[in-house]
Amino acid sequence: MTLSRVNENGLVLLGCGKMGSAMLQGWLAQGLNANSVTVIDPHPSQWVQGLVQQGLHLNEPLPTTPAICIIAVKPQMMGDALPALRALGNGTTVFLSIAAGTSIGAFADALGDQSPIIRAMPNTPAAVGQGITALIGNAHINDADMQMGEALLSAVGQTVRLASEDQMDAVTAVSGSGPAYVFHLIETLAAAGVAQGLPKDMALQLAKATVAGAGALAQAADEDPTQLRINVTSPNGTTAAALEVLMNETDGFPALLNRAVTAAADRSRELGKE
Ligand SMILES: NC(=O)c1ccc[n+]([C@@H]2O[C@H](COP(=O)([O-])OP(=O)(O)OC[C@H]3O[C@@H](n4cnc5c(N)ncnc54)[C@H](OP(=O)(O)O)[C@@H]3O)[C@@H](O)[C@H]2O)c1
Ligand code: PRO
Repeated sequence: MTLSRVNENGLVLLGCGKMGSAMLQGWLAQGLNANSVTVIDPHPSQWVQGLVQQGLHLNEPLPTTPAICIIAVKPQMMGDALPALRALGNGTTVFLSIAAGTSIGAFADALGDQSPIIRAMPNTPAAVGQGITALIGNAHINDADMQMGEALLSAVGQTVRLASEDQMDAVTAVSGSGPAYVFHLIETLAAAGVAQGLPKDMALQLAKATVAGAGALAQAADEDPTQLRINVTSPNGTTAAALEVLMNETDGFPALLNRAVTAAADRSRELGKE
């Protein structure tokens, strides 16, 4: 990937918690120079503090015109955090926010209405290079800016471009929050295995490997997930017995997941108004 503009002009990372760290780890592995990075975070982790030895700038004054400034603080912290970035607004520095809910319009209000701004929604599998990020830019983002944002995000997984910012609430509810649903599936599948008499460690190993393997197969196979499900299901067999419960129209997976995703999308819309 092309990181030359970022290496030459610098990257500012505001907020280096779970998502900020996951992405920074991926970028450094892909050739971003630590001495091109300025991290602003009031309580940096041991890992980030360790990167100072490699030249990373931690809580130092901002460079004058960094190529890109990544905003990775909680939506509720924006009011406190954004004033520190105002000097970079209305110029060539691209702002890239990964915050749930906060709109491009809110960033333009805080940073300057001529600022190039990308809004993105990654997810935590970025920590192992298997994330997926949806992104969209405002009218001040040119092709080169978008390619730079996309190059950074594709260092930690797949990327998709959105046609409209409205889609971001649904993306947040499906892939942003989605890893938590899958981790809960692992937890509950393992617990159900324990209830059927398996030792806890073995049940967790079986559940993790099943979810990881099914995910890998869903990505690699030519068949769609419906066909892959059918491939597991012998007529009148064990899977059919389980799917009769899970695919129940009133209280099965479809109704349950639809309610969960709707709640997440609604919360994303609310965060945009807070
Ligand atoms: N986690 C996810 O799965 C995920 C996925 C997609 C998008 N996001 C978005 O990513 C953003 C960060 O989420 P996260 O889960 O990484 O949260 P997090 O772990 O809490 O990270 C946020 C970091 O920002 C720091 N911070 C607080 N105030 C700051 C300020 N004024 N200036 C600079 N840094 C400040 C926090 O420090 P303290 O801890 O000391 O307050 C923390 O280290 C959120 O907007 C969230 O919507 C998260
Ligand atoms: N984590 C953030 C939240 O729970 C945004 C998507 C995943 O709000």
